[in-house]
Order: sequence, then C-alpha cells, then structure tokens
Amino acid sequence: MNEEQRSILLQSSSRFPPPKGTKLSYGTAGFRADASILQSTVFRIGILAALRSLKTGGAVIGLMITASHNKVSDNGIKVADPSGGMLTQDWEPFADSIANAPDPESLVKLITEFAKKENIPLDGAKAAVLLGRDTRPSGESLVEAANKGICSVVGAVAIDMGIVTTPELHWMVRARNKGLKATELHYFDQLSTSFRCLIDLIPEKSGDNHHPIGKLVVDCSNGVGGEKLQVLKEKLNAFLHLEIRNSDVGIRCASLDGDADRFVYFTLTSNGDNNKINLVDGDKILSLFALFIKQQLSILNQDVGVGVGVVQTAYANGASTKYLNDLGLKVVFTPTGVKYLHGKAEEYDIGIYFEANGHGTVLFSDHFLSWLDGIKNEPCSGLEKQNAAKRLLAVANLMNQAVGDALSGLLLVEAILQHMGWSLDKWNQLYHDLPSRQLKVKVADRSAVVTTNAETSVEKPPGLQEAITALTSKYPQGRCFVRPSGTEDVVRVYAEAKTQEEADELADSVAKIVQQFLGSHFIA
Ligand SMILES: CC(=O)N[C@H]1[C@@H](OP(=O)(O)O)O[C@H](CO)[C@@H](O)[C@@H]1O
Ligand SMILES: [Mg+2]
Repeated sequence: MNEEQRSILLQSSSRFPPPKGTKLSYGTAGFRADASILQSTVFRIGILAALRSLKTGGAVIGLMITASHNKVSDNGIKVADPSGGMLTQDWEPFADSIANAPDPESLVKLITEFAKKENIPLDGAKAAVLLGRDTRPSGESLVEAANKGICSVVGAVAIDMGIVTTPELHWMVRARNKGLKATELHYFDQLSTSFRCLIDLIPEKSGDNHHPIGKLVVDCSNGVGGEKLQVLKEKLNAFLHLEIRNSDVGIRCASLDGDADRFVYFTLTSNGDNNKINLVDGDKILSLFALFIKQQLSILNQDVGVGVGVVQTAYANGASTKYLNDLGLKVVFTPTGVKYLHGKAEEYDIGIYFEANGHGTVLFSDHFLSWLDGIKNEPCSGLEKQNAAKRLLAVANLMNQAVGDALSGLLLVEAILQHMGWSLDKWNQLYHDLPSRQLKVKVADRSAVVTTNAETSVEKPPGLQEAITALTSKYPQGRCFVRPSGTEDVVRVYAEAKTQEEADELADSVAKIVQQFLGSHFIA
C-alpha cells in the first residue's frame, strides 16, 4: 500500500470509531445490530467491498443495508459477490476482523496484510460497488458511511441504487457483471414479461384450471416490498388481481419480510371469535414449484430424479421432505442460511431451494437453458414439448438467479396456481405438516454451541447431544435439534413430533437442557 492510500484510510477511518464493548460477527446474513452502533461497521465493510471488487478484476460488488425481519431500530449490512450470490465465505473472517479492529492503525494494518496475502492491487485500479437500502430510517446515514468506506479505497466508486429490495440489488449486481441490462426498470420488465408468458401458456381447460382463482392480498410488513410490488401490480393488472396492504388481511394472502427476500402464504379462517392462521410456508412453496417442474420435465421425457436437486435445511418439516422424496426428487440438506443453500443448488441442472421461512429460488444451469432453448426453437419437438420448454425458460427468467426474491417467487406461485386452477386450500393439501415447535433460549455465550451434520447434531458442549437424543427418542416421529442463531443473540430449539403437545413438550424439555448446559433463562 502506498503512502497516499495509507493516509486516506487512516484519516477517513478516524471519523468512524467502532462501538466500545461490542463484538460483531458476520452471521447468517451479514452484520446485524442496533442501527446506532453500525456506522463504523458499515464504513469498514464499504472498504471490504471495494477490495473485493479489486480482487475480482473490477467486477461490480453489491452492498445492501438492511436488517430484513428484525425490528425497525436494527439495521445491517451484507455483501453480494460478482455472481449476485453472497460474499464468498473465505472472506468472512476478514470481515469479522476489520469490523472489530479497535483503532485506525490496526484497521490499516489488517487491510495491508490481507491485500498482500490475497494479491489485491492497491495501485488505483478501478473498482465499483452498488449500494442499496431498505426503508428503515437509519438507512440513509448508513449508506453515507458505506459510501465513505468505498471511496477511501483509491480508484473505487460507489453507485447508489437508493431504496431497493435485497433481491433487486443482487439481481442488478449479477446482471451488470454479465453485461446485461441492469436497471430497476429492466428487473420489473423481466419479471412481468415472464409471468405473462407463463399465463399465456396455460393450456385451455386442462385439469380444473378454468376456475378463476380470485384475488391475492399481500401483506408487505411495512417494508420495501410494498412500494415495489405496487409497480408490478400496475404492469400486471390484467393478469393478476392484487391488493397490497401492510396488516390485517383476510382471504388468500401472502406476506413479505422487511427487505422482500422472503415470503409465505396464508389464509385466515374464523371459528366464532377465534381467527386461525393457516400458514403455507417455504416448504410448501418449494413443493409446488417442484411439482410443476416435474410435470414440465415429464412432458419433455426427462426423469426428475436426474439433474434436479432440492435443497432444504433441518427446519424443513419432515412431511415436506417425505413428499419431495415420494415425487422422486433428490433432497439434500445444508446448514441454515441462503449462502449454503444457494451454493448447493448451483450444482444441479435445476436446483430448487427454500428455507421453511420462505427464502428460496429456482436455479438453472446454462447448459440446461441452452438445451431448453434448442427444444423451444425446434418445430420437430412438437408443440407440447416446445411449450413445456417455454414454460421452464419463463420460470428461469422469472425467478431471481442471484438470490431468493419474494416478488418473483410470489409471481411464480400465482402463475402455477392459475395453471393448475388450484385454490390455496387445494395447494395446502399437498401434504400435512408434522406438528412442530421452535423456541429461543437466551444464553451467556451462544458460540459455546458448535454443531455438525447440517446443524442436526451438537458437537460442543460435550454431552448435550446425548441428552437431546435421549429425550427425542421418547417421542414417536420425534426430531429435535439446537443451533446458535446467526442473526440474534439466542440458541434456537426446533422440535417435531406426532402431536402438537408432544412437539411442545419435547421443545420445552430440550430448552431446559440447553439452559442447564449453558446457564441462562429462556424466552418463547
Ligand atoms: C430459523 C430461521 O428461520 N432462521 C433464519 C435466520 O437465521 P438464524 O441464523 O436462525 O438467526 O435469519 C436468516 C437470515 O434472514 C435466515 O436465512 C434463517 O432461515
Ligand atoms: Mg429478509
């Protein structure tokens, strides 16, 4: 590092002192904390993003300021790699160490050493970082801090995309690096065009699809998804009856999280004074997508067991895994967090991944897309096959290939429901969830829990797994695991059993065991 670069970094970082007494770590989805303590972290991750751009030959890197579903006073930052996926995990330890460097001198030392080790050119080469944020009030000043971090690397520029959903930012990063059109307008055009294509390809009166499926009400959690969905609604009015709200919804409903990278469906049924929510979660969204894709592949004479991979985490309801296996699909498991699921799904011709909480997408390999293109353009394939290929190509265009995206996922659900002529109830009957319970346990140090085997088994502290296994074996169809959260300061407990009472009991008793091993009080 030359003297000029060194003195710019020293000077600018002295304006962003780190919070005292807080150790930050790059968790399941980047850094998250109370927004008031994040200025220095965001500034420093701005530097990291610029370095990542330099390391990747000047490719565009994404920086998203959001804390997704966390409370409004929290905020966070995550980095998108040139592919539009999450930051490579090799760089996470560097993110942790610079976020926690106590002063400008030690920060610059860490950067110098890292740049040397990684052969990062610090000679004024060009670097670019796309910045985005959700609607949290703290976002604006955090974007400013990130901007300062980026610009303190000589040769780096920040491009502010303003308020966007997380998946939009990832989509834009991927598109720019592929030399494709990459504005928000192009994003909306791609989604609405491929959705309309799927609707146009619905065979007339096949199955029971002549039933109108009625309107969809979307709860946008007062997040960024609301204003973006409004744009799509205007483009799709003739094809989709959408009503956008922030709370208190009835009938067939969908709900987005704060940065619109997750969604679930639900209905409300009222029983006297009691309203019951019937949740249609990520597992069922995944199952609907898998079923539709299987149908199209069978029109194309392709076996779903070859080349298609379904990726779930331990939180997937056991009944969904059974359903997917019964469909003949290959199901694999990874630890919690999109970075793991996405990476695994990329290994297949068609990789479908979803977390139970509604984060996921469908990925297509380039090789498979060209095969589909060939069928689409070859009249000898026959109209039925050509249409199946067109549908799958439309799915590939609709579904965000960089990251899970609530807006594109929601449109695919709507297109498939219209295609099948299904109500939400009919969809919900695909299989019946096993009763489950999730609890959070507040402990002194959650990093004392170390897991293995896609988080289904505890390695440390010794003895804890044996105790969990002994408790679980008392329940028919019992399944239980614990893991430290990567986004909250808690240990999470998940239990599944044949009845709700048993799932509750198992979760409670395991939460108590966790308390005994780690010393704490537990919260629901
Ligand atoms: C059980 C659960 O829902 N965990 C969520 C949550 O991670 P934790 O590491 O469990 O806090 O937030 C992640 C980021 O949004 C999401 O990917 C993940 O699925
Ligand atoms: Mg989110």
